[in-house]
Amino acid sequence: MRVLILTAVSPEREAVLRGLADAEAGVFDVQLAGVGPMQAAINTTKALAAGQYDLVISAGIAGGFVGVADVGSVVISTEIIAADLGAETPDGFSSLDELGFGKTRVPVDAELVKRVTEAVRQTGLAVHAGPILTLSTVTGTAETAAELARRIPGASAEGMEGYGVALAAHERGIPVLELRTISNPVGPRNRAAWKMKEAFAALETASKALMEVLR
Ligand SMILES: O=C(O)c1cccc(C(=O)CC[C@H]2O[C@@H](n3cnc4c(=O)[nH]cnc43)[C@H](O)[C@@H]2O)c1
Repeated sequence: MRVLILTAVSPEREAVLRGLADAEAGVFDVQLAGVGPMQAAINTTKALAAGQYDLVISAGIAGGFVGVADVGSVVISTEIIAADLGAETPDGFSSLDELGFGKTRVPVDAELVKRVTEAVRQTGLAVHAGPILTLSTVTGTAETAAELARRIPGASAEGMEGYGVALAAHERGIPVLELRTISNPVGPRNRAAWKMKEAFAALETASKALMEVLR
């Protein structure tokens, strides 16, 4: 099996590589996607054109929805959703799907979600399986967080790359999964309080679990 893992930034990539240190050679390829859905889609497309892969994983740190995914925990995507792709209307937000222009949701194989979630749970980390949102703008208010949770039932975490990675993989018919470790709650902006160390440590441990389950 050949697995392509994409992270937004180098510290995330390094955490994943530490977790995969004992992986069999040739199974995992960990590359940088860049920050944001568009850069991630471009770089995933390039990587998929250059190599053969059986599975693509978008991995990194993320905001966790309060009451669903705590700081230091892990979220595995059941669906990867472009949460701000659409239009504002007088009646509220309309997604691209509702407008009839395309798809904002990429499905994830349920059996894969189950296997990876169980493997991560075995490490002792708290883990939750649910929809992971992709946003071009990091949520910075309680109002936006509440609106996202209302619009997308089960919303568990938000990052900035998952949908770009997922769409590129989906276009090629390659299964995709998103794995995020939580550095901060989704809500009022307090960048200084992001728990990067905890989130990178969890990313390393969760990557070790990936190695156990994807051989
Ligand atoms: O300080 C900022 O507001 C900021 C803006 C853009 C990127 C960053 C990063 O630190 C890049 C890392 C990566 O982190 C993900 N992330 C983490 N927490 C959240 C969140 O609450 N909402 C959305 N994304 C989040 C994201 O995928 C970035 O690429 C910081």
